[in-house]
Amino acid sequence: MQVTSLSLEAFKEMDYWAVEKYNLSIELMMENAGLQLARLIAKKANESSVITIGVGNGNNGGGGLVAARRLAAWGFNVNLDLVVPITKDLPKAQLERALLFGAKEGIPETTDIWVDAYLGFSQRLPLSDAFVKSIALANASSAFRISLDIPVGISKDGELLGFKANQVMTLAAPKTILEKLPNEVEVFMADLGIPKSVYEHFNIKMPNFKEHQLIAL
Ligand SMILES: NC(=O)C1=CN([C@@H]2O[C@H](COP(=O)(O)OP(=O)(O)OC[C@H]3O[C@@H](n4cnc5c(N)ncnc54)[C@H](O)[C@@H]3O)[C@@H](O)[C@H]2O)[C@@H](O)CC1
Ligand SMILES: [K+]
Repeated sequence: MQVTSLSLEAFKEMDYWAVEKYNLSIELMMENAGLQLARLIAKKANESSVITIGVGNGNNGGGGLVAARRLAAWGFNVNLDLVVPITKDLPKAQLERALLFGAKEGIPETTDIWVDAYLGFSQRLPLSDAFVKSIALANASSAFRISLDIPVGISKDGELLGFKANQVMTLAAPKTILEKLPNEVEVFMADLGIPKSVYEHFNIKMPNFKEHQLIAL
């Protein structure tokens, strides 16, 4: 029988399989993730919106940095909260590109849309102090809050112990942990470009990405 959502472990396995079997680079999928995230953010924004994207040193941060670059390219005011030094090759390259495109380093005085690309599925709890401090600022602000993939600081039971997301844009497939989120949190799913055969192999129904690449759950 087909399953309707995946555990984070099963999703990592599916992702790994797609990368290996179809020679899909992480960078390619990160571009897809970042573009859909930028589209979701742009829907909430207007010309004068101040956008802050929180970034950690991993591929979740890398996706956020792609979104930052795309939004900056469209003319939005984009700021980067770099909580930790960005040292890994791919996120570092994405950071350099985002800065070249006009994204600015630092948390501005006021933010209208705050994006959590701090940490994704490799996060471990408890969070380090630097993350806790940034997340507290985000939660205390009046900004609309959007998480990439899974909210940073989510408990195994779907409790938002960290970033209090209003929206979550998860990647490629529904995740079981997100079913436990409070009802008021809107969840979207974005196409990473993983083929149908991978979904079939993992016994999960492929979302209707043929029609839309960004789907509200
Ligand atoms: N195919 C893929 O794997 C893709 C993954 N993407 C994104 O990549 C994410 C996973 O990326 P990564 O595995 O690089 O990891 P994350 O970006 O989730 O985390 C980065 C690193 O942070 C560190 N960390 C974990 N817990 C911490 C804590 N409590 N305090 C401080 N540092 C901590 C770990 O060293 C971890 O490797 C996904 O959630 C998704 O958003 C997308 O960018 C596109 C493609
Ligand atoms: K996140």
